[in-house]
Amino acid sequence: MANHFRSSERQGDDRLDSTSPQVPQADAVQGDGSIDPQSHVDAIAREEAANVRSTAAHAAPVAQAPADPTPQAPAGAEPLQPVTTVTAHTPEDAPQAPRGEGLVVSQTAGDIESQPETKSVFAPLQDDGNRVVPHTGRPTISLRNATLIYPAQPNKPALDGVSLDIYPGEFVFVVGHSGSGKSTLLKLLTRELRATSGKVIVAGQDLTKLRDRKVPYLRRQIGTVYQDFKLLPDKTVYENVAFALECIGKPRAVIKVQVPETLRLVGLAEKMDNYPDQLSGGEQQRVSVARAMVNRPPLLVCDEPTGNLDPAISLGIMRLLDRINRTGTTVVMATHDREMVDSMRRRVIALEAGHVVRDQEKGGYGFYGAI
Ligand SMILES: Nc1ncnc2c1ncn2[C@@H]1O[C@H](COP(=O)(O)OP(=O)(O)OP(=O)(O)O)[C@@H](O)[C@H]1O
Repeated sequence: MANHFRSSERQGDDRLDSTSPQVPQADAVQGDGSIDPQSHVDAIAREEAANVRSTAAHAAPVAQAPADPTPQAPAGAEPLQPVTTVTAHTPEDAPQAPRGEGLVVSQTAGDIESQPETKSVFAPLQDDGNRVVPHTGRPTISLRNATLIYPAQPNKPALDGVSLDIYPGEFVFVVGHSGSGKSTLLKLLTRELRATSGKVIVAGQDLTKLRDRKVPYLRRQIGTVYQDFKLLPDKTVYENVAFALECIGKPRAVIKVQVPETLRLVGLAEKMDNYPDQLSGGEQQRVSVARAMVNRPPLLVCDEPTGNLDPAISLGIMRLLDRINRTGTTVVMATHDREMVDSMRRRVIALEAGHVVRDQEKGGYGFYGAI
């Protein structure tokens, strides 16, 4: 895909080598772009297992490898590279990752002690330097001249003629100043909003033509994670996640298997009977990620998922989303989190006043204010 640059945007330290050929670990993606549920669970479990081993080898005694009853990572898989694990006692203690050297884990001691089985979820994120998904086959998302005009602002489109393609297994950051149109773009993908003109195709369906009664079926294909978690306060962790499956009519037997499995993957198996107000912000966001992924959707749409979290906890959430992405789930995330974008070096789409002004593989954040 062509990169779009406008002279108005400063590139800063975004420029980098993007020559390494890449293959995503997307062994759970099926021919039609959907996720095979069992492969998806297996793939995350394999990622977990591979990472437990690498973390244990380099961070003992914080993380001990099991005797190795674990399955081997599949051919072509990308077990995470070992990096230094740092344990911080408060988020303030957490060391900052030096620019350009990837992220250093900064996890509170309390979290590690209370969640011993989940260390692999919080193992270091790093720029592995070679993750670019080939732009071939049918895109998961295709926008063609998509324009959205809010009735309250008829002369100022929130999105103006946006065209882009996002392919299965990509991890895409959407960045830009406040008001540039990021949330509006995400809302077009979930059909919270219908484009005023142009085409918005998600998972093969033209959402500009999709009948309202079919929208719930579309949403089964899309997990959503928001800044404010949106958990149901009177339901336990288990019930919050189970509710997502109940709403789409999953049998109780399936729910009983899938919910604990997903909570284990996000490191909350021990807290499934807690209520949201008994959890930290990071734990609440992990519940919300569990809820988003429990149905193994092929697409995760995240609107500032770390916006309410301190840097140490944000890292855990990003770690989790990165891990989910590596099993084949396409992730599109609007964010103001400069450090994260600069560290992960995934595809970056930058918006300015409703226009795409940059579309860059392995991009950096650029120069946008948070407010
Ligand atoms: N419901 C609405 N009615 C009218 N205008 C709106 C509405 N929602 C958003 N807008 C306008 O549309 C434009 C894009 O808003 P949007 O929320 O998509 O921006 P954003 O990039 O997500 O901002 P932020 O980073 O602050 O979340 C802004 O000018 C905003 O004022």
